[in-house]
Amino acid sequence: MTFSGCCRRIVLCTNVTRSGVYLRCPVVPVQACRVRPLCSSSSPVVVPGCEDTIFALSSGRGRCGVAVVRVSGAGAAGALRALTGLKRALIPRTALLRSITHPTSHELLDRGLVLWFPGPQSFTGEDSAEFHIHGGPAVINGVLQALGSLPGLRPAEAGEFTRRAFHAGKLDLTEVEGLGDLIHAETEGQRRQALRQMAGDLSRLYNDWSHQLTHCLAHMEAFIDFSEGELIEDGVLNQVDSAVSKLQVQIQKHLSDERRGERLRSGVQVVIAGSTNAGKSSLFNLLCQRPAAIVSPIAGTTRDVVETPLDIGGFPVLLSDTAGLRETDDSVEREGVQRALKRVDEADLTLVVVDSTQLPQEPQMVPGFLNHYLDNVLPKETQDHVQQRLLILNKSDLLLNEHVRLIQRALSDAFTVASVSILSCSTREGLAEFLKLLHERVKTMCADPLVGSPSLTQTRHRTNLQKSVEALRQYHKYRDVDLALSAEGLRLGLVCLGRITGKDGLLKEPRDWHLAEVVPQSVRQARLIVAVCASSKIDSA
Ligand SMILES: Nc1nc2c(ncn2[C@@H]2O[C@H](COP(=O)(O)OP(=O)(O)OP(=O)(O)O)[C@@H](O)[C@H]2O)c(=O)[nH]1
Ligand SMILES: [K+]
Ligand SMILES: [Mg+2]
Repeated sequence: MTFSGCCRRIVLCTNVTRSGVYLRCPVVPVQACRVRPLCSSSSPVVVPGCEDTIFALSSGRGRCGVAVVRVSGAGAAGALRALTGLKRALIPRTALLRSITHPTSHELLDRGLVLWFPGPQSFTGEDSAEFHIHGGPAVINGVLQALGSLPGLRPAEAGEFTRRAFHAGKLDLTEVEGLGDLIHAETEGQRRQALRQMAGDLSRLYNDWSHQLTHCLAHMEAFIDFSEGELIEDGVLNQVDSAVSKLQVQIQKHLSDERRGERLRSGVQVVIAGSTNAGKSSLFNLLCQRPAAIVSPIAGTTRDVVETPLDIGGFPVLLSDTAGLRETDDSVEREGVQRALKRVDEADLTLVVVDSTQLPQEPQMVPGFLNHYLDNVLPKETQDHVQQRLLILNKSDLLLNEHVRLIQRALSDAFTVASVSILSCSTREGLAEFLKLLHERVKTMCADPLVGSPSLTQTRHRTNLQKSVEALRQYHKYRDVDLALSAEGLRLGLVCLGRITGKDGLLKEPRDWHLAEVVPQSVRQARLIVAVCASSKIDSA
């Protein structure tokens, strides 16, 4: 925020840099007011609690051609020299082929590539080294033991390298999550979404909203403190009103994505359900291309829920086969039916399988029969949600072609083409059309990671965004009643946004009174900064 003009009237304009808002007073030289970026120094970042030098096998366990052991911390250079005998200056980011030996016994452990990444230009921001060694268990253990024998070095805890990168400001929370998702991505869609999040697309969006809210809060605070002396330009609060409303609309739009980003991240829950012997397990096996579930002519074969992850055209699906739905005296089967109904309740998409040979002979009776069938399978609330179900008329090989045609004609009035599939699990007839329908359906349920603004991918994001919107409502609620409470709504909204990227709780104290790095921590602090800036200006003037 810049205070300019004569001392009687303060013109507000807010300057927000990548590292935060700062307040500039015209009487203080501009240089003195600049915000220094958080990571501007050329020395490695050492965060309190991260003083130890840590090491770990960074590639997966098990025999492999090459394994990567990473070292991070102040002792990384010493460790590199101790194991390789290097005396000359280390060349950054250049692979060197060296013999790797135990630092005390001098026994040769392996011959491999070593790399040196001086901080802060490393993943963790600290001095780091990498040993690219042969991936046998004995070689790996030998190198890990050798590193552990050096003073000040210890094995890293799970996720500690990433935690250090986070503390050093190399990655924010959403980027850390993106990195985790990228490592676990199994489909093309998941990879694209994770890469986008890791590259900071989501944090840029949330940071932009945080900056807008910071502007609003700063204006609001200045208004609270200076409006009485008419030191504030007119219409400041109206500007805040419209900015907050705009922001609310943007966040709400981002939230109403029908969980598409979350689905792409964790997989679309697709459940196969229907009467006993409809061919549910046959369809399940056909989709996962292996005999994962038992198929038999005995009704009530499947009892437990059988699950398998699938990749449907680049989109992740968690497919479940369930017990056939029927009234039964068998307590075990009854439990199976309960579990099946619960799964259908939680499903994103239910594949309702029907045995075509059970359909009424008169084609015009078929739609009524199927509607009744759907009522029995699907929970009441979802019966109208056509997007959440797909009807599959199985065993079409047992029907005459003429009968199939009549059924199709009868269905065309009652059901959309995209909601019914006629197929045979035995002959695979109709499978290609069904897969196309399924792919289309799964695709619309997942976010397209290449198009539009990034999607939120975790419940954590959703919860904090909802709280943020709720807090902005508080702003409007108290706007004409109590400005301090209204401003508190803005501050809360800001805190909730900050929690998503992890900036809240890491907010820094201002380095001097003309400079508030990142976001003011509270209304009090914001007031204080505004007050101090204004007083220093007025005093000097
Ligand atoms: N002719 C024909 N038979 C099929 C087809 N699909 C399944 N079947 C047979 O129908 C019987 C029941 O199949 P399942 O896959 O076990 O049926 P289900 O719905 O899982 O049965 P439950 O688990 O008992 O509820 C088996 O004998 C299958 O071989 C099909 O498309 N055509
Ligand atoms: K069966
Ligand atoms: Mg079955």
